[in-house]
Amino acid sequence: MMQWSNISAIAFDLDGTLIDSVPDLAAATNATLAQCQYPPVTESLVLSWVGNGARVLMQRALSYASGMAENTPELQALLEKTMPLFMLYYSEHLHTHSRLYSGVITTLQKLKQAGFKLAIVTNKPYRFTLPILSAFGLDDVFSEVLGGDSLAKMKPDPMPLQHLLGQWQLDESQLLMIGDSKNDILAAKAANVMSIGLTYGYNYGEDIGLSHPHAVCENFADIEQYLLS
Ligand SMILES: O=C(O)COP(=O)(O)O
Ligand SMILES: [Mg+2]
Repeated sequence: MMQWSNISAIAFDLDGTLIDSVPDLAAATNATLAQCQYPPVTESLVLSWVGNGARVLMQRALSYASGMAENTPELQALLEKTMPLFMLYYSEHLHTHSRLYSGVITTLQKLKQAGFKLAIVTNKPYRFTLPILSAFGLDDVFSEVLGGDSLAKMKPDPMPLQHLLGQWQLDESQLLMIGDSKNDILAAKAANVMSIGLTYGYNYGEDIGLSHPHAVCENFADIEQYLLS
């Protein structure tokens, strides 16, 4: 039975949930576009492209800048050539302009203190995830960290959540996914676990409520009402 009191472990999305990372993702995108002689794009456009990992972000950016459709061989060839530039630039500027959303540290600490097992399940490449967590003082908070390339499939596939269920020997009713994107809610539904959608992050400009999570919160601290009482 799905109820809040059963929850003993929580999987958190990273981008748009714990940290506002779009300023650094936009800088890396624009540095890469500049190398191809394309003009820069706005942060709000980049925001609308985030959610399916670094490669899909650059695929969307290159398609926009070049006018080529995403699935053409020409665009794929350009993507192959430019991805290393994006990865290098971003790896060197992971947290120059990014910031934690308000309430994140305090609420995470309360949840950890209350005994919840906490994990990161992000579509961001794994190699970027640990340094970012560390830069924001979050390295001791999570006992599992899964990146978009940690397993064969990323969200919205249920694989990362199913991996956690197996790793922690949990029943589906014990795990909660919290995120800002429909990919988080779709992954939770496919894994048959509960979910909370946050309204302040990146969801392709769509209302997260349309994905029907079990609850919708406007602030990170608002998740406490379901978990701590
Ligand atoms: O990197 C992305 O595209 C999204 O990352 P997230 O899964 O942490 O929101
Ligand atoms: Mg997100």
